[in-house]
Amino acid sequence: IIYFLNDGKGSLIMTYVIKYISRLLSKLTHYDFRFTDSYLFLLTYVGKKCWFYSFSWGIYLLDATKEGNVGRFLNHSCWPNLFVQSVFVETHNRNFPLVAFFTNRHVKAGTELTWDYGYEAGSMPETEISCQCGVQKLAGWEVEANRLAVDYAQPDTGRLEEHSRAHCASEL
Ligand SMILES: C[S@@+](CC[C@H](N)C(=O)[O-])C[C@H]1O[C@@H](n2cnc3c(N)ncnc32)[C@H](O)[C@@H]1O
Repeated sequence: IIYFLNDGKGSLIMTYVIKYISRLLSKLTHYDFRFTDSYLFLLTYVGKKCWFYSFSWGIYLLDATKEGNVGRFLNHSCWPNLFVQSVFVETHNRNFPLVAFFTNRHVKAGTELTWDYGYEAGSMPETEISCQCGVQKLAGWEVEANRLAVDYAQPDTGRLEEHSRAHCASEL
């Protein structure tokens, strides 16, 4: 576990877990990792923000179900204060990164750390879990929130909506 005491934007907060498992999922043609109610993290590179996979090759997952560090308890938020970055230390094989979480803005002490699972509610009825993060997702608001780099201790949907309406009118 790597913790940086400086809580400014861009600080490395933690790596997820260091146990790799390899699963051959060739018998499955589709698999949805978004809300499996578990602690799996996909390592195999399959493209940007693609959470519903079609494949016939082996993939690599981090499985933090039974062991892992506190990173496995990070919840999803539609307005997260962390982003995930693959870090390559011992190998440059894209299947085996260290999964590191960095802050995307200044985070006040006591604020829950969250990241974006990439979940789209309703897209997989049989695994649907309604998001409880409390942030109302508006078109363009993420872009605007990042651009403004506003320091919200907690998501303030009223202000986000206001900013979205003022600055992202064409996107709404
Ligand atoms: C990696 S675990 C996160 C830690 C988990 N909350 C715990 O207490 O152990 C992922 C699971 O947490 C729940 N979860 C995380 N973020 C959520 C959110 N925004 N809304 C609803 N459930 C969420 C889902 O059940 C999900 O499968």
